[in-house]
Amino acid sequence: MKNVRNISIIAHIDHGKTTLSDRILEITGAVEKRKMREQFLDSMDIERERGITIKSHPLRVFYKSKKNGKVYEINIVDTPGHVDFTYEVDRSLAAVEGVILLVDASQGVQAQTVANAYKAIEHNLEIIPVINKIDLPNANIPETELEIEDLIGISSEEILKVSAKEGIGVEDVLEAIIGRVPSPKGTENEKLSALIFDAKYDKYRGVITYVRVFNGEIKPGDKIMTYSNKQVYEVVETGVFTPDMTPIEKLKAGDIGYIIAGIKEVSLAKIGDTITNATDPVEEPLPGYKEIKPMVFAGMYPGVPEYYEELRKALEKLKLNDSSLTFYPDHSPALGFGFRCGFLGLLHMDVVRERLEREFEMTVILTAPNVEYKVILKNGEEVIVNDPAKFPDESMIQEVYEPYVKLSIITPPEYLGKLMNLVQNEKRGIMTSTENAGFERVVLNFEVPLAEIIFDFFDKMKASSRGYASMDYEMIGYRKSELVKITILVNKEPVDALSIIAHKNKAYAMARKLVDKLAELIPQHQFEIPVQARAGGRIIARSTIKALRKDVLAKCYGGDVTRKMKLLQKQKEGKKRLREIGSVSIPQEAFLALLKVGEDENK
Ligand SMILES: Nc1nc2c(ncn2[C@@H]2O[C@H](COP(=O)(O)OP(=O)(O)OP(=O)(O)O)[C@@H](O)[C@H]2O)c(=O)[nH]1
Repeated sequence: MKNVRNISIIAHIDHGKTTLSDRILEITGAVEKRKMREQFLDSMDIERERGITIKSHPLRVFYKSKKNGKVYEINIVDTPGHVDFTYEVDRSLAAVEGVILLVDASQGVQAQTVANAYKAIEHNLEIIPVINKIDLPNANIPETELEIEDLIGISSEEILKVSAKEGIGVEDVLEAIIGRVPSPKGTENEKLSALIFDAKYDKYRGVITYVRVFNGEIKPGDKIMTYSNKQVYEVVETGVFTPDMTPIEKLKAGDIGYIIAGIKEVSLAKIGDTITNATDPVEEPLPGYKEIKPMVFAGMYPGVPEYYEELRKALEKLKLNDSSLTFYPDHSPALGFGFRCGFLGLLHMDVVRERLEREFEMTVILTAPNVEYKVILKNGEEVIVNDPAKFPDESMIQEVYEPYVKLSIITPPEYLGKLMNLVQNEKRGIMTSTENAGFERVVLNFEVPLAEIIFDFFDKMKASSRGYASMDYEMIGYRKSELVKITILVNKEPVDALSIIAHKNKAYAMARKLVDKLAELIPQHQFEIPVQARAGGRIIARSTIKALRKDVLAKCYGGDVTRKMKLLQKQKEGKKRLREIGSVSIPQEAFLALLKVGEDENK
């Protein structure tokens, strides 16, 4: 095991992780240059198009050290690049002994560089700092060095400088991995314990579990057990990533590879869980396992009621490969039968929606996303509410709690004022501390309600800092808050799917914007339609949609019949996309009006 090294590459988004991994594959001869793209990145289209890593792509390469002539096995575990998936970064780091901390020379240290570096420190990992993109004309190596020194207290001689794109300095990175990262501990003689750091569903083979073996060994035929839920399986195949999945006889302590064991869906192979031997299990699982909880919720409805079953099947299929997606059947008087879905964040929600469209050809109505509230009722009962429509009546409520996050923003000092204004005055945040981070950089730490940052915060932060600031956040728990439910009435009828929860101080402004936006989005009818917002039993805002004067058919007066028929047919089709609420047709986009209110503010 002396000749094995397990590492992960951590970086802020776009600092070059994938490019560096590609280059390492090339140098070690694992993949021919020509074939690289399609071979290595066999990931979802969405990942590639958006340039974000969601699932990990582990690699195993062999490299012959120029220093001692020995051949080393290096396993590289990739990490997701978006805050929605930070838990998975944690699990990847738990699988390795060292990290490459990659920093873009033209961007310097960014929020996720800091967050990831701290995570690596927490996991007690050897950190190899690497400055990337030194070929860029605007690369600023000395400043970036200072920032890194400041961040992890490492001297500049230990910082490598590379261009992953041009292949400059990449061998030095491999030598540094061999020289500085410790080889894995653990032994084959102890009981099996392996950490699940990712899992993928394959149509033909079931769940493929990505593991790091800490102790013992595992081979086809073994009976294994997943620790958290005590499920037992028989191993069918064990293998490694070369980067293609390649079967090998067994995985042993220190190895990173995959296991296929007839597991039916990924929610059974939980990320962070321990795999052990079913007949001779370990007493204690590997540390740090957490159930992943969704943070953002929204209603999802089939555009047409007949598609309910199809939508259920599609969601079930997606769940096979996405354990962090949750859903349960729900009914809305306004939108009919559908589902209440839970997501890790807005990006995750978007990915799910897009996959439903692409892979299942389903267009769905999604209601505005919201967080999960804790409500203490006057009778002492505690209820968890993730659907504003089901928020208890104000007269029954004693106290309401909402989730808070610790938000860190890194910015050049000139944008400090604007950013503080944004978080404190617009987003109900409280600043807890500021720190200098190397050269011309300030870290601002806040405590902010999660609900305030899920919609449009990222764009606003970018707009307030000309794109220079970057952010990271993590949940810190629930805080008491003054929240009210706003109910929207269209033509005097409450439309449950348009309800929102707002902070007391923002309720009026929010209600105003919402009714105005809805009045714009709902088409005129033959009669006047009031759009009202109600909170605490009172109407707090109103907008009116004027009556339509002309009859559609009037235009065709005297015209031929087929033209009239065509027009009626068209109207009928158009209506499919509208929801009838009482006597009013509401277009699908109105259900996302709240998001639109946010977008408009950005303009
Ligand atoms: N000029 C230059 N560009 C680079 C270099 N390394 C990466 N890039 C470019 O930077 C961009 C982002 O690189 P990726 O490798 O996709 O970044 P990543 O860190 O994997 O991104 P995420 O997976 O989204 O976190 C791409 O357009 C690369 O071509 C480099 O050394 N020099």
